[in-house]
Amino acid sequence: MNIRIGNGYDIHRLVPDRPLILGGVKIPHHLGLLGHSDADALTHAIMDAMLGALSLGDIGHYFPPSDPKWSGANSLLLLQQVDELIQAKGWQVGNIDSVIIAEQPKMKPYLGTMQEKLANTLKIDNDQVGIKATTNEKLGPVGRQEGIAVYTVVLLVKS
Ligand SMILES: Nc1ccn([C@@H]2O[C@H](COP(=O)(O)O)[C@@H](O)[C@H]2O)c(=O)n1
Ligand SMILES: C[C@@]1(CO)OP(=O)(O)OP(=O)(O)OC[C@H]1O
Repeated sequence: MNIRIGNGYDIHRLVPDRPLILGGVKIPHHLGLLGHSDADALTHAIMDAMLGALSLGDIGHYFPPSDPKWSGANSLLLLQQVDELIQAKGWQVGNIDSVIIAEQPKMKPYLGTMQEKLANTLKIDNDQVGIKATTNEKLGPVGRQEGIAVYTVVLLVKS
C-alpha cells in the first residue's frame, strides 16, 4: 500500500497569562493555551495524525507530559522529529487538512502564516497544508471560550 491516512484531535484550555500559539504562530489574545509544552493544539493534532497513519502511537508516547524536558517545548521542533521518524520509515506527508474550533479570536488573519510555518517545518509546499477555522456556535466548553480544539486528517505517501 502506498498511502496511509491518520486523524488527530487535541484540545487545550484557555487561561490568562499564557501565549496563544497555533501552528507556531503567536496570536494576540487576552487568553492563551494551557499545557506542559507551548500547548500548540494544531501542531499536536497534526503530529498525532501522522503517527496514527502508521500505527505508531501518539505524541504522549514520544514526548511524555511528565518529562520536564518538554516543558515549554516549541511544538514545531517536535513536529520536525515526528517527520524525521516517518521519513526514516519511508513515508512523507501528502497533505494535511485541519480545522481549528475556536469561538474567539478570529483565526483567518493568521491561517496563511500557520500554513507557511507548518509547510516549512515539514519541507512541503504550502498547498499541501490546509487549515480552516470555525466557531462552535457558542455551544459547550469551546463555545464558552474555555478552550480551543483541533481536528486533523493527514495523508501519508510512500517516499
Ligand atoms: N475562530 C474563528 C472562527 C471562524 N472563523 C472564520 O469565520 C467563518 C465563519 O465561522 P462560523 O463558525 O460562524 O461558521 C469561518 O468559516 C472562518 O472563515 C475564523 O476566522 N476564526
Ligand atoms: C507535546 C506534549 C508534551 O508534554 O504537550 P502538552 O502541552 O502536554 O499537550 P497535550 O496535547 O496535552 O499532550 C502532548 C504532550 O506530549
